[in-house]
Amino acid sequence: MKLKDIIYGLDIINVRGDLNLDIKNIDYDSRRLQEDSLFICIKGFNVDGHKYIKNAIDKGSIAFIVEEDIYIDGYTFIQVNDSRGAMAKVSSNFYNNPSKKLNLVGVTGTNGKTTITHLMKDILTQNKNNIGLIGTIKNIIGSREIISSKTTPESLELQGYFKDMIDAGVKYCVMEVSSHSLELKRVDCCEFKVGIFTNLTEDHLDFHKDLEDYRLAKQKLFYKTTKANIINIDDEGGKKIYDSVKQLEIPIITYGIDKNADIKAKDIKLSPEGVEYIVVTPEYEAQIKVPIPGKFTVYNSLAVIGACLSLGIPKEIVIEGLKNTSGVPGRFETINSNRNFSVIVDYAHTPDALENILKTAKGFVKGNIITVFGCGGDRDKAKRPIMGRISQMLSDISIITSDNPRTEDPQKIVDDIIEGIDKQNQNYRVILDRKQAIKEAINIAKEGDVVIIAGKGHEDYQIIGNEKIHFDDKEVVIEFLKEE
Ligand SMILES: CC(=O)N[C@H]1[C@@H](OP(=O)(O)OP(=O)(O)OC[C@H]2O[C@@H](n3ccc(=O)[nH]c3=O)[C@H](O)[C@@H]2O)O[C@H](CO)[C@@H](O)[C@@H]1O[C@H](C)C(=O)N[C@@H](C)C(=O)N[C@H](CCC(=O)O)C(=O)O
Ligand SMILES: Nc1ncnc2c1ncn2[C@@H]1O[C@H](COP(=O)(O)OP(=O)(O)OP(=O)(O)O)[C@@H](O)[C@H]1O
Ligand SMILES: N[C@H](CCC[C@H](N)C(=O)O)C(=O)O
Ligand SMILES: [Mg+2]
Repeated sequence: MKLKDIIYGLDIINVRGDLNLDIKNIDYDSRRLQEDSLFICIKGFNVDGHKYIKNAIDKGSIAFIVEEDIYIDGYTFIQVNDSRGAMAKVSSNFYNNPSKKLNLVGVTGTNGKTTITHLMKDILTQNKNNIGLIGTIKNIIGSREIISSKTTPESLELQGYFKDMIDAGVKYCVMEVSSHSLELKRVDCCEFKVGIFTNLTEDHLDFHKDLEDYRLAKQKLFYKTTKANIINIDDEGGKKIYDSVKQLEIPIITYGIDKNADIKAKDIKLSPEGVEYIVVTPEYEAQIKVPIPGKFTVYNSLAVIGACLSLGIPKEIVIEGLKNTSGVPGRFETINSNRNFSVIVDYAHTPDALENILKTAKGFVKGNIITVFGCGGDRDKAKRPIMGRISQMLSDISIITSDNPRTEDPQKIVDDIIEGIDKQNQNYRVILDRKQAIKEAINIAKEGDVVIIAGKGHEDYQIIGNEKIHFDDKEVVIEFLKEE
C-alpha cells in the first residue's frame, strides 16, 4: 500500500520525504522488520524504539513514524505526537478498517471478560456462525486458533486479526478489552458495536495511579461503541460509567440482580452444578440455566443476554447456548477423579475473584476448603495482603505459594501476602514450590473437602525470572490424584 494511503487521517506534526513509497509491512519491533517496511518508533516503559532506527534501516525499513524531529536523507520520516495512537490508525488503514465490517463486541471490567466472551462464542457458534474471539486464553479466527500472549493484542496485531476474520467470513467478533489496551491505545480505531462492563475491583494498581484512574481507562470503551452499552448497574464502577455515558446517543442496557435494571435475574438458584434463574428483559422472560457455579455466573450470563438482545440474536439460541456451554478452561474447572474430595482449578488472581470463588465453594462444601494460591510478581503489590486476608477468612487451610514470580523474589511476594494474615491463627502454611503446594493440598484433603487451586487457571507456564517454564495446575493435579 502507498505510504500516503497508510497515513490517511493521521494527526501529523511534520512529514519529511516521499509519501509515494510502496510499503509492504508495518512493525513496531525492529527485531521483526522486513524489506520495504514502515517502522513505528515507540517510547516504551523499558526502552525507546527510536534508538533502533539505524538497525531498522539495515533491515530494509524505508519509512518511519517518530515522535522526535529526526531526518535521514533518502528515507521518509513522519513526526506525530503519539506513536501508539498513530500505530492504531495506520494499522487500521493498512488492513482497510476491518473492524467496521464486523459486529464487534468489546468486554471490559476487572473480572469476567474471558468468561463472557467464551459464553458469547458458545451462543454464536451454535447459530452456525463463523466467529472471531480475542482474549486472554486464545484468539480465534473462524477455524484458526492462536494462543494469546496478552489479553488484548497491540493495535497492529489486532487489526491484522480483524482482517483475517473478514477474509474467513467472520461476522461476529467478541473481544476482551483490558484497561492497559484502552490506556495504551491498542483499541483506538476499533469500531465496537456493543460494549459490556462487568465490574471494577482492585487490580493493576502498578499500572494505573489509583482505582479512579483504572475506572476512567475502562470507561473509554463506552465512547467507542455504535449500537449499545451493556452495564452492570449493581457495581459501583458500573453506576459511575452509566452516569458518564448516559448523555451519549448510544442506548444503554443495564443489568443486575439487586437494582432495578433493564435486564434482571429473579428466583436465583445456586448449586454446585451451576446457576438457574428467570431472566426478565424488556422483550421476554425466560428460564436460564448455566452449568458454571457461582453468583458471578448470573452476572456474566446477564451481560451476555444483554449483548445478544442488542445484536438481535434469537432468545432460543441464547438460552440453548448458555445451557450447553462447555465452560471456560481454568475457570471453576473441576478436575475429574474418583477421590471423595473435589479439586477445582480457577483463574482468581484478584481479591474480588478469590472472594467470589471461595464463597461459591463455601456454599456447597461438606468438609473443609483448602486453598492454594500466590500472587504474580512485577504486578500490583497492593492486592497481595488483601488476597491473604480473604483466603484465610474464607478457607479452612490456606497454602500460600508462588504464582508467576517473574523478576521478583518469590519469598518477598509471599511475605507481602502474609502481611494480611492473622499469624495467631495457624490455619495457613507457606510452600514456595507450587508443585509441592498442590501435592500438600491433595495429601491433606479428606472426604467432602474442596481443594481450590487459584490464580493460574488455563496457564500452562510459570514465569520465573525472565524464563517461561512449562507448568500446568491441571496437569499437576491429575498427576497427584493418580498417586494414592
Ligand atoms: C505495560 C505494557 O503493557 N507494556 C507493553 C509495552 O511495553 P513497553 O512500552 O515497555 O515496550 P518496550 O519494551 O519499552 O519497547 C519499546 C518499543 O521498542 C521496541 N523495540 C524493543 C527492543 C528492540 O530490540 N527493538 C525494538 O524495536 C518495542 O517493540 C517497542 O515498540 O509495549 C510492548 C510492545 O509494544 C508490550 O509487549 C508490553 O506488554 C507487556 C508484554 C505486558 O506484560 N503487558 C501486560 C501488563 C498487559 O498488557 N496486560 C494487559 C491486561 C491483562 C488483563 O488484565 O487481562 C493485557 O491486555 O494483556
Ligand atoms: N463477574 C465476575 N465477578 C467476579 N469474579 C468473577 C466474575 N467472573 C469470573 N470471576 C472470577 O474471576 C476469575 C477470572 O475470570 P475471567 O478469566 O473471566 O476474568 P477476566 O476479566 O478475563 O480476567 P483477566 O483480566 O485476567 O483477563 C474467574 O476464574 C473467577 O474466579
Ligand atoms: N491478566 C492478568 C493475569 C494475571 C495472572 C496471574 N497468574 C499473574 O501472573 O499475575 C494480569 O496481567 O495481571
Ligand atoms: Mg481475561
